[in-house]
Formats: sequence, structure tokens, C-alpha cells
Amino acid sequence: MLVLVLNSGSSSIKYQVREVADTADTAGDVVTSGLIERIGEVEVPDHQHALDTLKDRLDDELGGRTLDAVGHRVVHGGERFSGPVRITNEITREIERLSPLAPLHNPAAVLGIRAITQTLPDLPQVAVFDTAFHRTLPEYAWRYAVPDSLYTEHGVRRYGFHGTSHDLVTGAAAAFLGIQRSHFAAVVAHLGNGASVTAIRDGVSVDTSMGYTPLEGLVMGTRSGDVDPSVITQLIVRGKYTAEEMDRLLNKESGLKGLAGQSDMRAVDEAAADGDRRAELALEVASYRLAKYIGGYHVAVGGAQAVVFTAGIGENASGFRARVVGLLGAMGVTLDVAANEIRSTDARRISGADSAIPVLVVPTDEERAIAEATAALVRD
Ligand SMILES: Nc1ncnc2c1ncn2[C@@H]1O[C@H](COP(=O)(O)OP(=O)(O)O)[C@@H](O)[C@H]1O
Ligand SMILES: CC(=O)OP(=O)(O)O
Ligand SMILES: [Mg+2]
Repeated sequence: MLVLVLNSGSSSIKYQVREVADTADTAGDVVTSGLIERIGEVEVPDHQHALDTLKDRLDDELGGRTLDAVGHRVVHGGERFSGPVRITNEITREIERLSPLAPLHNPAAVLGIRAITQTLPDLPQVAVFDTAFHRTLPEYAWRYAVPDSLYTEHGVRRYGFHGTSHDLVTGAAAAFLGIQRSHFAAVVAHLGNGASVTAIRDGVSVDTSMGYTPLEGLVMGTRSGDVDPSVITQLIVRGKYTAEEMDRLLNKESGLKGLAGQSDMRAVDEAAADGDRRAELALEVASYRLAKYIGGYHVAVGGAQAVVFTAGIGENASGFRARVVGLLGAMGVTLDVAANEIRSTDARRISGADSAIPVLVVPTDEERAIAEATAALVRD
């Protein structure tokens, strides 16, 4: 079955066309894939423009083959969705209604869905939600300690994101270690432009660092992660910023970018190696924050059987991994310095032989997971 996967972000659309095999164990061929970046800048002024470009590219790259289905990555699914769903107009409106809770992601997904509906109205479309995997969080982990009405009237609670990736990587890590997934406890760190860490017990998510929106938790490329909410209210009350400016500041101007002036880990890494103090501090803040979460989640899962790194930074930034693992000494974790430097696209162990808990690098593949979920739903 030929499936187009769309991963719509605030400033980019990643796409992949995959031939999904009928048996689950084979990856299936990637027919074509690509990235349309810098949406909002001169050459690609808006998402509509990006989608037109995508259509032209696909017409070229598919060479006359026709698609059987489209799978969309939808970041926010609220409380309603605990798995992938076939998209209808009503589902699209629900995704749109959740846009304020994922302002960088959901509006772009809705545009993508509508663009496909317009050009190929009969093509089955499926939404795969980042939030779905975290529907197993116990209430004490998803509640904020605020008045009940904020939850009952406004849906204020912790939802969690990157679930498709955390789910896939959890399964792969358990398989790598030869542990039955339903008995697997782990801490999984998905470190990309957005970053989150998830506590896994009995193979399911029991806590995660992102909350009501994908802003909470770790230090990210341009997002602050955890801050005292008073920072926001104080600066607004004192008239220094409007609410909109504050939102932008914390989502787009903070994180590595705020501390080091650059959002890309490669650039920050290089600057730190060249002696740039701000870049060094950014790496210290980010690794320290992550190490604290890993320690906390080790407790949350009753003793993790693995610490797992994934996504762009987790899979590639060996220096950053070394900083984090270096802070986990109290957990009895050690690093195999040479293994940590090996470049590979396979799952691998980077902890020392004497480490109390194995530390793994496990590549993620959100597009594959979305394609397979889409095919499974459309086949039924
Ligand atoms: N070789 C590398 N060394 C260090 N960081 C890397 C490397 N390759 C990618 N990254 C970092 O990975 C991040 C992007 O991760 P990715 O998972 O692709 O993000 P997203 O899917 O959220 O856009 C960037 O910060 C980038 O600098
Ligand atoms: C939810 C989220 O933060 O996604 P991304 O990392 O793709 O921005
Ligand atoms: Mg990502």
C-alpha cells in the first residue's frame, strides 16, 4: 500500500512516501521523501505555498503511481484520541479546535489535511497523534496543582507529546535488550528541535516532561522548557511584554537560542568547542535539566532497566550524551567513551560494562510508524 506521510511543523513540512508491506516486520521501501523548509520566508511565504510545492514535487517523484492513503502527524489530540483515526470533517474541526494548545504544529496539520481533501477528496486520510501514547499517564502525573475548574472548564492538564516516537523507541529498546515489553521499565529521551523525556513502566508511558503544550520540560532549540510561571505574569503585569510577545519569546526565542544565540545543536556544540562561554552554559543548563528528569523518572518507574537516547540530538550529539551520562553517576551509570563516539544508524549500547543500567541509542522513525498505523487503519 502506497502511503504519503506528512509531518507538518511550524516552519517546515517533512514528507515521505512509503510502500507499506502487508507483513508488519519489514520496513517497506521509501519511494521518495523530502523537506520543505523556511516556511514564512521569501521563497515559501506560507503553508499554502509549501503545499503547492509539495504537490508539484510529488507529481514528479511518484512517476504516475497513485497514493492509497495519507497519514498526518498531528501533535495535539487532546483527551479524545488514544490512537490513530480516519479523518472526517468533524475530526479536522476537532484538530483545529486544539490549535491554541499546539500553536506551532496543529494549524499546519489542518492546512495539510484540507489541501489533500481539496485535491484528492476520495483518498483516505489518517491522523496519528503525538499525545495518544501518553493517555496511560496516571492522574497524579497529569494533574497540575491548580483549581479543579481549570481542568474541568478549560482542559488544563498535562498531555505529553512525541508519543509516536517514544512508543516506537520503547518497543525497539525492549527488543534490543531481549526484555518483554510489558515488563519493561525505562527512561526515553527524545531530543530533536522539540525535546521530551518519558518514563516507561510495564511498556507504557507513566510520565513525560511536556505538559499542556509542547513548551514544558527540557531546554529545546528555541523553547525554554520549565520556568516559574511568575516570570510570565510579572513581566505582563509590569507592562514589559504582551501575552503574545511572551508566548513568542518562550516558544521561539528561548532554549539554546536564548542562551547561546543559536538553536541548532551542531552550531552550539561547535561554538562551545571554540570556547564560547554562552554556548558552554547553554549545554550545561540543557544537560543538567535532562539529567534531573532522568533521575526523577528512574524513581517514577521503580528503577529503570535502560536509559535511551533518540532523535536528531539523541542519535548524533555524542558530546551532549556524554555530558548527560556524566551527571548520572548516582544511578551507577557509566559511559563507554569509545562506544559513545561510534556513528551508526543501528540501535546500540553506549554504557560501560560496569554500568548499573544500560544506556542505549535507539534511532526513531516517526514516518515509518505513521505510515504503518495509517495502512493498518485503512486496510480494516
Ligand atoms: N551530527 C549531529 N551532531 C549534533 N547534533 C545534531 C547532529 N545531527 C543533528 N543534530 C541536531 O538534531 C536536532 C534536530 O533533530 P530532529 O530530530 O531532526 O528535529 P525535528 O524532527 O524536531 O526537526 C538539531 O538540533 C540538530 O543540530
Ligand atoms: C511536539 C513537538 O515538540 O514536536 P517537534 O519536536 O517536532 O517540534
Ligand atoms: Mg521531531
